[in-house]
Amino acid sequence: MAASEPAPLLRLLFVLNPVSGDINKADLEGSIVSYCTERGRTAAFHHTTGHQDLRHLQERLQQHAYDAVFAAGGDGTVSLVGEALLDTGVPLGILPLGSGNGLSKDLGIPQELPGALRLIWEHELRTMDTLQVGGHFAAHLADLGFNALVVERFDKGDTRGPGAYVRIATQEYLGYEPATYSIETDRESWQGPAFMLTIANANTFGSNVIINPDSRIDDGEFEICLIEPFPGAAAPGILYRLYTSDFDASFYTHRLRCSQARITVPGQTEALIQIDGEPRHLPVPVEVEIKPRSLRVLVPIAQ
Ligand SMILES: Nc1ncnc2c1ncn2[C@@H]1O[C@H](COP(=O)(O)OP(=O)(O)OP(=O)(O)O)[C@@H](O)[C@H]1O
Repeated sequence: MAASEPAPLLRLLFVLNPVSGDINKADLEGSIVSYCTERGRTAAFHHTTGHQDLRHLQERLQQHAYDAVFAAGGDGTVSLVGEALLDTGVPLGILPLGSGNGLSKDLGIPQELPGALRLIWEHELRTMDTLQVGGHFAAHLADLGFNALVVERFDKGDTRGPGAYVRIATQEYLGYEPATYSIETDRESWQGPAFMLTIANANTFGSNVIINPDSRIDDGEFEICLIEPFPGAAAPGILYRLYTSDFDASFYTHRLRCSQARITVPGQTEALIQIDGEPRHLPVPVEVEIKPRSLRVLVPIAQ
């Protein structure tokens, strides 16, 4: 155990999303209970329903004390638990069981269940920044533009998993019309059309696209990562750079680093934004601000 954590985490709550990632979780509770019992921990379970999940989880956390709460699902479930634990000091653990699992990858959490469960008794505690985007909590990434549109179509569809995402993205790409954005940050202004605009607390999408390389999740700042409209012939080069940690090298990409921003979409009163994988229609301008070091997370011990 890390020196920063004097008491072992004994009372654990696991927030389980039964539908995330199209993964069968029939044996999951049994495995978790055996793991915890063997190591002197108690495991309680809370199942999400897709309705009023934040309120129900907050009520449970008011009624019972836990030493850590694990999100067993994808980025939406991680975000739900993160929001419920915001500023409480109770750490968030992650069992990556979604289709993308972006935040868990950024935090170096093992992607397979036994490795992730080891964090119950072998971990370091890290305190990360979170974001408020249009008044909504965000732990990982939010965006406007192309990806937000694909995420919304994906959300409305009845197939989950990475294959469905790629199929929808391919369909939408051909007819996509980029919008124009106007951004005021605490440091600079930017205006112009963008294919997509990612508000990044972290580095990497669940798809392994590295939208925001070389930035830290606890630096008190976030980045707005812009991909400007590009000709079809430039797409393979941009895609290559997005997978090789080389975002800034393209002629069509640009990043703004800041701690506060206001995003306007001229001519529009609302904008489609995906926040931690969940599509939302929010009024514009959209105010974004960093909440420095507001969430504790369990991560593997640094080698
Ligand atoms: N019991 C349930 N039935 C239907 N939907 C649910 C249920 N529980 C949660 N949800 C919905 O699941 C979504 C969150 O899914 P989550 O992000 O955890 O998994 P995912 O989408 O498969 O993975 P990822 O975000 O990593 O791609 C939310 O929209 C939430 O409302």
